Amino acid sequence: MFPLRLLRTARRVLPAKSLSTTGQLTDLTVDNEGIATLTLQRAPVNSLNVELLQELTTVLGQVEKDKAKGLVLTSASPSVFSAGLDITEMYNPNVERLTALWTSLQDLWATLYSAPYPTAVAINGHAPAGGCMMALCCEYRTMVSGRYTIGLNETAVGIPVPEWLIGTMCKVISQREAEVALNAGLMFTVEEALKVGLIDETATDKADAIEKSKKFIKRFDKISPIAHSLTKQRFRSDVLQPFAKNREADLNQFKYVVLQPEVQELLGQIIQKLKQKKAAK
Ligand SMILES: CCCCCCCC/C=C\C=C\CC(=O)SCCNC(=O)CCNC(=O)[C@H](O)C(C)(C)COP(=O)(O)OP(=O)(O)OC[C@H]1O[C@@H](n2cnc3c(N)ncnc32)[C@H](O)[C@@H]1OP(=O)(O)O
Repeated sequence: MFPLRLLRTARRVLPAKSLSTTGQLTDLTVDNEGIATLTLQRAPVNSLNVELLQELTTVLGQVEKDKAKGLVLTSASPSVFSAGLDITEMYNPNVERLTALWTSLQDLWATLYSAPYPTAVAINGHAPAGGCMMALCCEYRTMVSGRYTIGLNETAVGIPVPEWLIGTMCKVISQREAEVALNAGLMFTVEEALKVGLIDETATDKADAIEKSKKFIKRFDKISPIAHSLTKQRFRSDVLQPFAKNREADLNQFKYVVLQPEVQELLGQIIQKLKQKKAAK
């Protein structure tokens, strides 16, 4: 039996106003064709803290409930899509909050990766770690050209990449390219990302990236929602199913790793470096 949420029978085209909401950390608008645009707006760099992760998952649930035609994910920052997990949440953490951080990240990944509607991302700036993770969950990636980078640099911040995220990356780029990049925490320039297939196309600016993302969503106008969502599910189930079985172990490993003194030291150094960089600007 397929989970009920995959049996997506119809798309509704509602007037823009009926679906739009503005949370504190995100903004959701729906255009006249029923395409939802979800904008991250946690200044300055959309780092993912517990509240932003939870709000994103809630809004994705609303997009599904309201049967939007599809989703475009983007950011309100002029140069950063998302800086990934909020590093300050992992440094000298309160263990309850650390648990909530990881559980909320797991929820967001599972919800976005298994979204029954078409998803695209307009990456309008840097997308390290958790930023890259959100982009990888989408079915189509457009990135604004410029001196931005994208990639899973977790090992560079002391965090081993979990199997579900390796699986997500290997669905997009070759296993060889993924292994080389993830083992060393390498980031890709926009040109490199295009070359390895990490992004599907480049855009001149955010408006162009959103337009290209919407063009992708419109490809599904004549495709049955059930045919789309079940086919997507079949492509992704080999990553989703083991994840669902191993959530608890994944959480325990994350907490164990983050609380290691050497990882705490590394996170402290990264926070210091970011502060020094800011001061030198
Ligand atoms: C098997 C067990 C499980 C293991 C777990 C596996 C995990 C897998 C899944 C996801 C994992 C995610 C892990 C992460 O996401 S870790 C986060 C990694 N992120 C980074 O390394 C990015 C760090 N930031 C940057 O490189 C830059 O800030 C950049 C995004 C390129 C933007 O540069 P710029 O525009 O020049 O802005 P500033 O650097 O000046 O930063 C502005 C302020 O924002 C603060 N900042 C930046 N990044 C973060 C962050 N990630 N968290 C919190 N805060 C951040 C920075 O300190 C500045 O703050 P302030 O204005 O107060 O000085």
